[in-house]
Amino acid sequence: MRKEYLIYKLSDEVKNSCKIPREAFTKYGVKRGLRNEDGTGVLVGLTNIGNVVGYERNDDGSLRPCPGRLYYRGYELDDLVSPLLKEKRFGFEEIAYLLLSGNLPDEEELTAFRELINENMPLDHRTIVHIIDLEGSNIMNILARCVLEMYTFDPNPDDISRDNLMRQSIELIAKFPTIIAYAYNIYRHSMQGSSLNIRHPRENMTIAENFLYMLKDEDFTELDARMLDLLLIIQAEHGGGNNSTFTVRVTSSTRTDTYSSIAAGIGSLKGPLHGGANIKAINMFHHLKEQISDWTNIDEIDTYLNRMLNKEAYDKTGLVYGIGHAVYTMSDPRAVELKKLAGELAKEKGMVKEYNFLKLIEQEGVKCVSAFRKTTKPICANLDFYSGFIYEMIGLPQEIYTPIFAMARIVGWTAHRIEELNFEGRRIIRPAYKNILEQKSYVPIKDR
Ligand SMILES: CC(=O)SCCNC(=O)CCNC(=O)[C@H](O)C(C)(C)COP(=O)(O)OP(=O)(O)OC[C@H]1O[C@@H](n2cnc3c(N)ncnc32)[C@H](O)[C@@H]1OP(=O)(O)O
Ligand SMILES: O=C([O-])CC(=O)C(=O)O
Repeated sequence: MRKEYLIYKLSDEVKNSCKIPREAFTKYGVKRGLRNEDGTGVLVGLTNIGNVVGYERNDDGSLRPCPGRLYYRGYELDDLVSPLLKEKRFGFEEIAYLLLSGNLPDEEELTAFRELINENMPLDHRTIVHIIDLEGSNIMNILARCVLEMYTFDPNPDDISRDNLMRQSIELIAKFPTIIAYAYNIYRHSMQGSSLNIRHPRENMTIAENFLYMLKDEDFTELDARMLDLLLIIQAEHGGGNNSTFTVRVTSSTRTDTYSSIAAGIGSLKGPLHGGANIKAINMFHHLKEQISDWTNIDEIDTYLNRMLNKEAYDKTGLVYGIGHAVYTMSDPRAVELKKLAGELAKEKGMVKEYNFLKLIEQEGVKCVSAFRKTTKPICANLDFYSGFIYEMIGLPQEIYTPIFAMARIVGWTAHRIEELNFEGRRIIRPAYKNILEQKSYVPIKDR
């Protein structure tokens, strides 16, 4: 039998063996996607880290949509971001300290923490050589491979004591920007023939500045760096239930090593329904810019969005990227923040026409997806809707949009890993699947 035919045949058989009737989920009371009937997530854990609020409950238990709110260790996101914006200050390290420890640092603690991060930014020489050797154009994939390799260079990789977990967490937070910047520059060198620059991180720079410096030398402004810093803060944490953090918690609950668990989280975030949506959303925007002749014509926009929902246009998946969320209903507070930032930056960068078009896509996207789904539950733009547009305005290449999300979310992942391994009464996470296939009698190979 030819190999291609065998693969086709196996795949064809799977068409049947994968069939699980939709009604069976209701019949057996199975929470599809770990969701309750009303779409809310099944409660599977308790946390002291992030709090994602997308709805409130009425006395009768029904849902009441509300504007989205996000809290980091008890502090509302906007209360953390507003002073930084006002004071034109960098804050990602401060937020990382808060998320890891539970407390905002004082000045002395923050200075020491920044120094510790800076000390840990350079990569082991063997990792640099390894990135040069790694083939591939997907930086998330390269990031995951580098993380797995860090296990080899760690003198104590499997120790899950709290001190060791904290050391590993800080090293990962510090090294992600370096790995991503080097991996992209090497990719650009091999794919686009540009000169290869491996710039050593500088001691007196913040994570955002150092990342831009390693990526683009001096070719960035202070405003670009502060925008990136804010994006890192906004993407750093989102509770225990988002797919990548839950992946980190599930793997951590087996007491496996930090690198295995974080590599799994990277794999989850890469998916186009999760962090990978930021690349899909910016590509969708470029596609719409080309396909729609009048950027102010609502009918033309709606017609095209409906073609997308009918799987006739863009990537033919039926999705409008950057729209919808598992928890948020009326608004995603991060998208609200990013929309404001994007508007201000668009004025600076001469991109107001594009920004106005993007806002219209958001407005019509929400309307068209809601109508298509035929539900009354409000739907909103999510974090990934505006992030790519901001990255583009600060001159960042598309290939690193999801890796930058990982560079931010590594903070949340490590904080959750530490929590998962340190609460009293912790247990391996092990839900159940009901098997709905009838038992079969074995047939010897000669009789099949
Ligand atoms: C950082 C982040 O991860 S934010 C999310 C980034 N992802 C995206 O932007 C991708 C586009 N959005 C989506 O696919 C979804 O809204 C998700 C994955 C974010 C949330 O999914 P769910 O929690 O299942 O959404 P919800 O319960 O509100 O809606 C369910 C139905 O609406 C559809 N729907 C939801 N959002 C969209 C959308 N943007 N475009 C088209 N259909 C959509 C779902 O496919 C699903 O349809 P089905 O019942 O026929 O399978
Ligand atoms: O919470 C989610 O499902 C996805 C999300 O927005 C995030 O991880 O930031």
